[in-house]
Amino acid sequence: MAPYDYDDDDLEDFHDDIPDFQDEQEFDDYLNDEEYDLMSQQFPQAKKALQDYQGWNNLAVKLAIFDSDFDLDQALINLKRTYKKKKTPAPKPIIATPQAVNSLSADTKKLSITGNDEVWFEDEDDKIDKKDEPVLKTYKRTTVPTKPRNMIDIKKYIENTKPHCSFVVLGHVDAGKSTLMGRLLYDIGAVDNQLIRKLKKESESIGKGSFHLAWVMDQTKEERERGVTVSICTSDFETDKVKFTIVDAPGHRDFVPNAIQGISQADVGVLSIDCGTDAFESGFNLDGQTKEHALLARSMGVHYLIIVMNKMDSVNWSEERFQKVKADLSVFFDEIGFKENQIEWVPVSGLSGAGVYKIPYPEAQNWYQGPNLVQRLEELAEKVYKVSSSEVLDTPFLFAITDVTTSKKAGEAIITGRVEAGSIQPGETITIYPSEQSVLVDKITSGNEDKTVPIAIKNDFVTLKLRHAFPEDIQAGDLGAYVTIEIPPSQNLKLHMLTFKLGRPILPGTPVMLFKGVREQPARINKLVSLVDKHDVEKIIKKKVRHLSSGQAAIVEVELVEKKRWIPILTFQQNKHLGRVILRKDGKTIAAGIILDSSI
Ligand SMILES: Nc1nc2c(ncn2[C@@H]2O[C@H](COP(=O)(O)OP(=O)(O)OP(=O)(O)O)[C@@H](O)[C@H]2O)c(=O)[nH]1
Repeated sequence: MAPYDYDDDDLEDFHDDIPDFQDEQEFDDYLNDEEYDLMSQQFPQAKKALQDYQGWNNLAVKLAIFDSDFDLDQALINLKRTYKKKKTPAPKPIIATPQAVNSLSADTKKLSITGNDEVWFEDEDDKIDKKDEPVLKTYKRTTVPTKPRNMIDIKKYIENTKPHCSFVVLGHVDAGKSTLMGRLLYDIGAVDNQLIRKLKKESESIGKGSFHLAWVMDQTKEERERGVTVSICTSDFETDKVKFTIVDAPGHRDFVPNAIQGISQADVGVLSIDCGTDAFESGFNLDGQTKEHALLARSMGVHYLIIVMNKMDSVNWSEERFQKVKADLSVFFDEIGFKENQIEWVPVSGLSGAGVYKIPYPEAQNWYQGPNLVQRLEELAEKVYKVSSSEVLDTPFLFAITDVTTSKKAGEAIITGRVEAGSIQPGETITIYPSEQSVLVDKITSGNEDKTVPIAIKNDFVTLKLRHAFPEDIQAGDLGAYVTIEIPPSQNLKLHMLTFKLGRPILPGTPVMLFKGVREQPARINKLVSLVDKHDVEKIIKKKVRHLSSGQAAIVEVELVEKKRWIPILTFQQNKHLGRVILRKDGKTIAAGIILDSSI
């Protein structure tokens, strides 16, 4: 036998030296530090070289590099012998228009389902043709404030105005979110009977009578959209005590990017849990959206959660079931840092309406005497409003734009969004970033009927009609700011970042999608500066960081790779709501961060 001819037994012996790895993470953990560093250098190069080959996966590539003793050329020879060349050449890069960026996230959603490593290789970063990025037009910014047309005493206005609160409805697929919201809007009288009758007839005709309630939200959404692409849909309703806005991102509510957009505009989260037997377990224990939505809400600064213990009718209003689900969830909420006084629990049936607004609980439910869902919302709204309204006078106006409607009138733009700080009145001038155009606020409207209002204050959802504007240079995700505020362009951010459950470690150079409000931008984690305490940025745990794994807190430097249309960035210190970001990769949320510095 020639010295290098192995028979099958020999090969088996050879492979016995290293364990059988279940996945890439396990293999990464097996490597020592030196090997890990070598792998981090060679693996991306190998993937690039295998772009036109099919059938491989990350673990196979890493094993080949390892087996060839980190001789990359030899590993590639072996891999190219093993895997076939693709018939069609690698796809052309997608141009980085906003549409393309949207389609990137659509791709990544699909990818997480297929788990195809071949496609995974098309990192967000690789799809961007930098030459074709949209060019940002900038204007001369005025720094001289203009006076409101009718001076309003803001303090008095706040005292005499109903609190306003926005909330987002979250939860696993089929947790009953749409039915619940339909029921709420119906019972409160925010949808007319004619629409309900029409929807009932339609749903009965297809044998799904209960669906008419779920369709209420979709109907109002359709009405709101009116054929225009919008990033956020809102439905307003009011009770005797509070004005509410339900925020919802179009598209499927269960897709995380949509949930992120919705959460970014909300003061309170309403998390619907299907308490039906086994339903809770499938949505919670198996990494369902319940966990991810709660974690996102926590990371994005939502201060209060109402846990709607839904579908209680299906378990005959069993207290035991309620307590069991509550106990399981409480452990998790505690783990992710929600305090007990930030969470309220309400048993309901969205379908029958018991516990939602005006329909009382049935006899079987005699163990919960607390407020119903709307009463709980009112209570929290008053708490949130007390804090936010006390800050109105101390901070200059900031406005997160969620939608832009073009107007036929020259120089007119209509922007919708949320007031993030301070207040605004007609007659005042503001700057729109990043185009730096100075525009005059002509009219403010709010609510489903676009009623004219004299002023908008922190946390209000309003539409501003602007004069002297260049609407073609305003986009959702832009920021309106009082004229004295200056927001310089920034592409490099320093984050205090907390990693979520990771499939693979984060290495320097990792391309990601950065979500900020309604915007998503391709970015790259350039530097892992240090490992720090989760609660204390100042407390450095380790200075030299090679990679980050699940559940770690770190200071990192992130570069936004789309250079020509920068997004306005404020630090966490400047605005606690706007200074937050979420990072996703391959359709999975990998980290949340607060912006420490935007001028590095
Ligand atoms: N027994 C019972 N069934 C309910 C209740 N609420 C909703 N359902 C049923 O649960 C299913 C899902 O309800 P949806 O309201 O569509 O759930 P969803 O969370 O909005 O689902 P997506 O729109 O897919 O995200 C439907 O068949 C509803 O009729 C409830 O309170 N009790």
